[in-house]
Amino acid sequence: MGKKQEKKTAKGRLDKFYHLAKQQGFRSRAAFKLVQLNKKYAFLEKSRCCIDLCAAPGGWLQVASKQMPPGSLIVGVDLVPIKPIPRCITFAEDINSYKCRDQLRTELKDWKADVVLHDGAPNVGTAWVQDAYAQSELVLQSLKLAVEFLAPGGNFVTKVFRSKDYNNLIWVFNQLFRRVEATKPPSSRNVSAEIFVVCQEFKAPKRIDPKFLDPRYVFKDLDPTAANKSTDDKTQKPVYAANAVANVFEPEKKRRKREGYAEGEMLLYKAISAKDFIEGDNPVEMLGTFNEIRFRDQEDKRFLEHELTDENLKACCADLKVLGKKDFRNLIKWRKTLREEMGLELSAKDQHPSDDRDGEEVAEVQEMDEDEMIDSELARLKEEKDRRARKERRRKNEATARKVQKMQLSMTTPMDIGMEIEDEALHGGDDFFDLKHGGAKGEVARGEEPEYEDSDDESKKAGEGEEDDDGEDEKERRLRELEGEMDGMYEEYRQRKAEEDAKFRIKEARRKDENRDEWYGFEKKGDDMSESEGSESEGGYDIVQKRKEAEETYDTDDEEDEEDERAEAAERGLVRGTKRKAQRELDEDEEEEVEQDENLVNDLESKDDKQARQSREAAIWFDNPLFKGLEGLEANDDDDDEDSDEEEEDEEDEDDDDDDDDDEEEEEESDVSTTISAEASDNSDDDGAPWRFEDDDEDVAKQRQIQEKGLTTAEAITLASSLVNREKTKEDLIDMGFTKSNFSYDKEGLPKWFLDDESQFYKANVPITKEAVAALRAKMRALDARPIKKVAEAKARKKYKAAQRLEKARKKAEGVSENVDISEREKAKDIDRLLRRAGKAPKKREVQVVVAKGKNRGLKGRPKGTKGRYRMVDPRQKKELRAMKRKDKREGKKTTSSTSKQRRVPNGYGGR
Ligand SMILES: C[S@@+](CC[C@H](N)C(=O)[O-])C[C@H]1O[C@@H](n2cnc3c(N)ncnc32)[C@H](O)[C@@H]1O
Repeated sequence: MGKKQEKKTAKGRLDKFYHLAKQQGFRSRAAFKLVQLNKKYAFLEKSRCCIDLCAAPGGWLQVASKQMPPGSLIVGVDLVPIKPIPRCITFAEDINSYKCRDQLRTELKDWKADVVLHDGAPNVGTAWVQDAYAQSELVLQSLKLAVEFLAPGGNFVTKVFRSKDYNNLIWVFNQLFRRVEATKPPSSRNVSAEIFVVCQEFKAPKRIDPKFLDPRYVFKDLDPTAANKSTDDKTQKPVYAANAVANVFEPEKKRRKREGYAEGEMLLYKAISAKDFIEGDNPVEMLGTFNEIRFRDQEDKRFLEHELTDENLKACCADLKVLGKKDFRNLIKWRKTLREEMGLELSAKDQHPSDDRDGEEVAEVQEMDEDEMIDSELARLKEEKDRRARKERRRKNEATARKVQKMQLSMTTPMDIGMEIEDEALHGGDDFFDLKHGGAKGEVARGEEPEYEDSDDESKKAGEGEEDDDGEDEKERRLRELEGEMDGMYEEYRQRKAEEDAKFRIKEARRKDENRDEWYGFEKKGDDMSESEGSESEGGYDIVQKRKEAEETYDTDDEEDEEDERAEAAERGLVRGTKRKAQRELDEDEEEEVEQDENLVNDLESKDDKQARQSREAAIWFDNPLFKGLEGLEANDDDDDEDSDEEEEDEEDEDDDDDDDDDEEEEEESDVSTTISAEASDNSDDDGAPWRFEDDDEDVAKQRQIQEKGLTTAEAITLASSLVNREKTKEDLIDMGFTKSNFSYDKEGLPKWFLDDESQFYKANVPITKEAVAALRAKMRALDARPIKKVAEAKARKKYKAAQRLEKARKKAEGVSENVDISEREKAKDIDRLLRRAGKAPKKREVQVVVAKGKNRGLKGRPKGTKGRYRMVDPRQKKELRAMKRKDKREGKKTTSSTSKQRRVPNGYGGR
């Protein structure tokens, strides 16, 4: 059973030898078979010339090349080309061909082979469908080549399959070799029918009877013409494959006949005439053995006219190998009916076809062919994937349940669980905190009792759906409490994170850095309109909105009121940057009041309010200068014409910077004069809207920066390259800039944790290409690769000193050459010595290091036992010193303080 399982799956085939082969770099697991055979018979070490027949992919060649003595001749041949292997000669040829023989002769020249290896398997269909006869023929062919090329006393190693031919082959081997042994190395799978025969000590007879090597004689017991069926000698009855019955009763299983192929079965495809099938005995065996029931002869064709012979039945007859149990049953029924009509007697087997099974040994499940293996492997993988997905789903569900439970017990903050509760408002539904529904929907959805359920119930009782004022207050209070709690928990969470996580601290610091984070949008320096108080991350859009609201007059009273309010706010106008900060502090109290008043209840705006707000928003959207040129929109508004003129002017300005003076006038007229700079955001920028609408000055400054430093982010590079490559136009980029993230929604009253979360994800997704990232990386690497200043200085110093030495040597050499007292030879010698010395850097004088402890502590003068230069060092380690410095710094002490001065040692260790 275990074996069956192993055979069935492809995994079972990937045994330890497969993995070992991979590990050791062998091209096939077959390599281990030769290793083990050689271990037992040791034929490779004493061989100088080897022929490997059917050698691809080359596992045996690799082993031979390793085990045979250096300088050996190793020749491999196969139908398929073999990738080169060191010390081996290979070529592609059929071993049955004369060409192969000739090529072998050419390669071997006058050498004789000490060993001939043969591990061939005929390539019939897939590798698992073995044609035993062809295999035996291949073995005989390899033997033929072996006897031609083997030296006397040589060895022949071949693979044979257990079949009827096996004994005949062994007999032939015994005629030609002194010792013949069949063995199965451990690496050969038990389920495989292969056996290896090691034939030793070739007799090298002067004359070999050609019949020994002729398959017709060697395998003469077989009748190759018996294609469809063989006949039992005694009974003269046809003999069918042993597993034919099982094929019919369990067609889904692949079967194998243990003793090899049925005698005479040479063809894989066998057909039987309809007449033979109907009139013959053993219908079950016939169905299991043949591939097709044919209707070719006149006699067969008359069965086609029978009413039972419908299209389905004909299709079944056309291919018996694909039929299922039911089809076989139909065919047997069909046959039975025809036989009855023909008046043929029913045989016992016809009556009880399944009885056959009892006597028959159901053969073992056959090894799967490659397709089946792939199918089963795919099925297994799919099943595994499904199982994993199920497991993952279950795990997630459990985790969510746990988190929700924790949340209920106030054990966690909403940030911890990533706020998984869906806000229906995002989908056009009512808000999550919509009070009209009497509680947080998340809670309702979870089937929990809302916190203020009691008051709800009371109100229901009191007024049948009417909202009770007290109840309402109570609800608000509870809601505020809840929010307060949430905010508190969020603060705690942030503190905890800040303590634990250095990265978080850095992020926070960056967030607080207003210069980086602020998004000013359309804002212009010195603009009258300012941000509304307290809304820290309010963008340009808000400002434009406010400006518009202030400008436009709406008919409704509400609008007028609102306008007044806004005008007031405008009067309190703030300026950006530091001013805003100061103002924020001033307005803190006011803010608090506003917060108190405008809680989440402001959601309950009337329908009219809502419509008015929406139309205002639409008006503002279309008020954008970009839309000014569009037909249909212009007609509505006279001012638009002006604006569009301005816009045109602006565009012209962009093209031509000369007309600055004219522009100034225009700028004064226009409230907001902006150029839209398609500048990519800094990745690390938490709040940063990637598309900024900047002042001209800033834009120019940015452009200068880009010119000086190049594009510094992957987004910028991507956008720039898409512009340069004309994949996108400037207008496309501007269009891309209008994303939902440009809209600053109403943030008032929204909790901090929500805003923090939004700041991370509410931003445009600017495309980045791989190339851009690669370019940026390359740039950084180039920067990285540049030597630091100190190294460059040291190198320059070295060069300078070398030049100085050379100069000195040159001067000395001149002196030597002018000296008339010494011979030319001596001069040459001296100059040579001088130049050699100049080329080398002078040896550094060694400095002895003396640790200032024990008797050397506080010692003045030379310590005992030291000669030459010495350096007294502090006993403390460098690390320790640095740690102390760090500590001092943390505590605010200066390293130059008296204490640290004592400890400090110049250049790390005090030198003398
Ligand atoms: C099991 S593989 C040999 C594996 C090889 N010993 C190794 O270690 O890598 C069998 C090889 O026999 C080759 N073969 C089959 N019939 C052949 C023929 N008539 N002539 C040459 N090679 C043949 C196939 O191409 C196949 O590569």
